[in-house]
Amino acid sequence: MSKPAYKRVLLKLSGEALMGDDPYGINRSTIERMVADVAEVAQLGVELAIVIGGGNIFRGVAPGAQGMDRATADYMGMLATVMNALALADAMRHVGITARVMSAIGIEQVVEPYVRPKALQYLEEGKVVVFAAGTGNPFFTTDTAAALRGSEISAEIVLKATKVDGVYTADPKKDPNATLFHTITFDEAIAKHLQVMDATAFALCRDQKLPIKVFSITKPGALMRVIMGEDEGTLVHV
Ligand SMILES: Nc1ncnc2c1ncn2[C@@H]1O[C@H](COP(=O)(O)OP(=O)(O)O)[C@@H](O)[C@H]1O
Ligand SMILES: O=c1ccn([C@@H]2O[C@H](COP(=O)(O)OP(=O)(O)O)[C@@H](O)[C@H]2O)c(=O)[nH]1
Repeated sequence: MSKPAYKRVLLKLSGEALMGDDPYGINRSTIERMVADVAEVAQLGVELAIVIGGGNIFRGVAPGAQGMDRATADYMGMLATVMNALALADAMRHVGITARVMSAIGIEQVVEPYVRPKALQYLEEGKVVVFAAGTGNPFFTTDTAAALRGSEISAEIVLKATKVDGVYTADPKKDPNATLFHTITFDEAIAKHLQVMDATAFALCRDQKLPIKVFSITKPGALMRVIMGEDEGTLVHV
């Protein structure tokens, strides 16, 4: 059997991907399917760190957050990612994977704080590390948290698992004529204002020479193909 293309990866899971077809929240069968995909990769011996988003929960409370102070709303968003991280780690435990959740904001009774050497130790021990609470700062996104943590743990690549199957010339949900890029440079993605990831995340990965692979989380087997270095999604590179 061929070998995985990577030894250590940072997987960014969009919070909204956890909703499945529900309007918000966590869809049980969706999270179980995702965890099954993750388990397959972990069983190959690939060191796996995950940054989870919060859009699925925050979307549910967003109407009440209207007119709210931006920083306060962002802290609510970060807390939403903590809930997702706990759900994800619990679902992993059910299939026999040891996961550790580390939070960027202090919430010690619930999850341990992010301590970089500790995260590296867990990865070396073969545990899956779930980074919660994004970067710990308002005005950032979990995509930027993925770029930051990916750089900190010296991941070989950031795998952005999302609702679309790659980077398009325009948002494929809005423009039916949008076409898929096989590869694209960071500078091109930033210059073209492609919204699939925010410019802060792109710029951080560019400066750290950390490539990103954008692929679909709903497409069966896509994560495994990405891990095996097969043709899947879009590679964003320097
Ligand atoms: N040029 C583009 N190529 C691909 N997707 C794009 C592009 N522009 C905007 N998008 C949108 O970006 C989304 C992916 O971002 P993601 O972070 O997973 O979603 P969100 O954070 O909004 O939950 C897709 O749902 C897609 O509709
Ligand atoms: O470093 C961070 C990461 C996240 N957030 C907040 O948490 C929310 C959820 O994260 P995100 O939208 O990136 O999740 P996803 O779209 O992947 O579900 C964001 O809208 C922000 O309000 C933040 O303030 N700082």
